[in-house]
This record gives sequence, C-alpha cells and structure tokens, in this order.
Amino acid sequence: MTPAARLSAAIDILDDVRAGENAERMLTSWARANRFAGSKDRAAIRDHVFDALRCRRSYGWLGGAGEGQASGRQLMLGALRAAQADPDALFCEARFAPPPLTAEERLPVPPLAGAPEGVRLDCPDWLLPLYRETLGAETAPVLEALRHRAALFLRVNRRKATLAYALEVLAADGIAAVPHPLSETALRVTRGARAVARSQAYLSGLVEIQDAGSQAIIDALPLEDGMAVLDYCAGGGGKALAMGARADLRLTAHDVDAARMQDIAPRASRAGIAIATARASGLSDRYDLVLCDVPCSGSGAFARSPQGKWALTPDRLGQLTRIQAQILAEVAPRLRPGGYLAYATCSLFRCENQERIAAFLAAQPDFTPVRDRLISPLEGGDGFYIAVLQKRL
Ligand SMILES: C[S@@+](CC[C@H](N)C(=O)[O-])C[C@H]1O[C@@H](n2cnc3c(N)ncnc32)[C@H](O)[C@@H]1O
Repeated sequence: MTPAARLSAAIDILDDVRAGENAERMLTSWARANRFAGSKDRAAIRDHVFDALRCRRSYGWLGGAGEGQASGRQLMLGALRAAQADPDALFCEARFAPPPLTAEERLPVPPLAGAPEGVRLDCPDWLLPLYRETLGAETAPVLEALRHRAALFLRVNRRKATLAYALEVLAADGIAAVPHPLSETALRVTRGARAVARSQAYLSGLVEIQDAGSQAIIDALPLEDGMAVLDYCAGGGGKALAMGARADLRLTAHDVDAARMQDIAPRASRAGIAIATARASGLSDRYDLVLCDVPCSGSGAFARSPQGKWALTPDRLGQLTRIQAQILAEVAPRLRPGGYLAYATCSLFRCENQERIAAFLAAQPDFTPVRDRLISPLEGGDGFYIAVLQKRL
C-alpha cells in the first residue's frame, strides 16, 4: 500500500471509532477484510490510529475541528501538520489516496500554543483537575508523556534466565533491548519489537511482555518462598506470573470473569510456574498475601490504551471506585492474621488510590498500612499505584 492509501484506511477506522467502535476491533476487522495488506501496512495504519487517539484534541485542533470532536480526515490532517509534513503530498488525486484538501481545509488554523490547556495536553477538561490533585507541577509533563507511544517492555523470567542470557537469546532473533531502572527484571526493547511474539526467548518463557511499571508493582510486594498467594483480579495472569517468578509460591488466580483467565495455563507452562485457577467458592481464608489488581480508569496508562481517555465519564469513574471498594471488602476475610493485602491500579487519581485505601482502613481497623507508592509515567513506564496493608496478628 502507498503511504496515502494507509492514511485513507486510518481515516475510515478513526471515523468508526468516532461512531463508538473499539479501535482494536476495527483494526482487526479491517485486516480481515483487506487481506492484500502486509504486516508493514497493518502496523503503519495501527500507528496512525493510535497516535491520533493519543493526540485527539491537538490533532483535531490542527485539522481545523477547533474544540469539537474531529473526523478521521481532520485527525490525519492535524497529524501531518503536527509533524510539519506537507498534507498535499498525501491528500491528492492518486488512487486510494484521501481526496485533495478543500479550500476550507486550507484556511490557516489558530496556533496550538494558543489553544486551551486540555487541547494542548490532549486531555478531557474534566480530567485535568484529577491529574493536578495528584501530580501538581508534574501534571503537564505527565500528560505530555501520555501523548507519546509507550515503549515495549519485557520481563526477564528469573526462573529461566539471567538478564544477560535473555539479551543474548533475544539478539539471536534480531531483538535489541536495554535494562530499565524501574525494575531489575525490566528490559526496554530498542529494536525488533514486532518480532518479540515469534522469538525463541518469548516462546520458551525466558521473557514475558510486561510494562516496567507493572513489574515495579510486583517488586514492592513482601513475597517469600512458601507463601500462599491469591491474585484476586488475575485477568490474563501477568502479575501472577511475575509473582511466581520472584518467589516459590503456592499461587491461585481468580477473576470474576473466568474466561479472562484462559491464557494463564499456557503462559504458566511456558514460564515453568504453577498457577491454580479457582472460582470464588473455592478460595481459602488463610492466604499470606492477596493482590487486588483492580479494574480502574487506566489514567496512568493512556499512552498504551488511549481510547480509554475519551471513553471515561464521571459516572463510569464513580462506578469503578465502587467496584474497587467492593473488591477490597471481599478480600479482607481471605487473609490469615498477619497476612498482606496489596492493592494496585494503573491510575493516577486519588479517588481510585489513596482515597480508596483511606476508606478501607477507616472501615477495617484490623488492617494497618505498610507502604504505598505512586509510579509516575515520567519514570518511563505506565503510571501505577500500589498500597500494601497488613492484617493484625
Ligand atoms: C486490571 S485487570 C487485571 C490485570 C491482570 N492482573 C494482569 O496483570 O494482567 C482487572 C481485572 O479485574 C477483574 N474484575 C473486575 N471486577 C472484579 C471482581 N469484583 N472480582 C474479581 N475480579 C474482578 C476484571 O475481570 C479484570 O480482569
């Protein structure tokens, strides 16, 4: 496909997303319907779509949509202007290219520097005070970081490899990576990211794909060999696998949506780690540690999942905080006296983090705080919050 044809495809997909469709699903169905497109085409279209979702307000502004919600065409026009590329080279008469710019589209747009803050920082206005409450003077740099594509991180599985060995095996498949300060197990991929899922290092369980902030969460847990550990919101098991790689644990995974755990068995077998899955009725009340990696707004991870930034509403945020409180209340009786309750989100908002923990501690005098940590996207990975509490002996 030509660069202009890729742009056309991205415009169509962005219009579907604007109409309420999910970007990942639209990209998949586009690929199915256009089998002639190669992997490089699909990757380029995906990059166009996700870059535009991360920068929806600023690209819309530069594309002439002002503060309104931009069309796919306006977003791609804005993207080209943001990159100081010549739009006429791609919006042209060529086959499969988006039609040439109209006279109206050629009118000069007001400079982005004079746009409202939420437009410049690509943030919905109502979320700005929530970020500011936690981040203060770092709000603008953090939101700026969330406007850019997230790096691909790997976690070296210490059960099977040292960092040096994992790097060697990755290099044999043309993948280069460098250690990352957020965690001793974290590698940031610097070349060959698209080859990781087919690489020997990945297929033989030496490395897993996991954000560096996510790895730092696991580093903050008081894990010791022999502990009985429950991952209560296990999803695909990313954090359970990381816990199992750190210590010799008796690990159980649970999720309210059991179907989400279907990948845990193959991933665990690749990693050489035993993880049992259980329904709520099969859980014990004597765990040494329960991790609740709760559903959240994702406000620390909008670089990776940008559609969530625009889909979030005050109602949905309120609903999430109620689910978070309910999960904490559900797991409290699952711990033995002296056991640890760990609460994690990929959110930067106080209402999902410190306020949830304060409300829980006020209602549950048996628990005391041990530590908490906010991991900023400025540290290089996604933003996360982790709090560790201990149940009284
Ligand atoms: C942030 S995701 C977990 C990601 C996962 N821990 C990982 O590292 O890949 C949150 C998970 O919580 C689950 N969940 C939502 N409500 C729940 C509840 N009441 N009890 C248990 N799990 C719940 C969701 O199905 C979802 O899989």
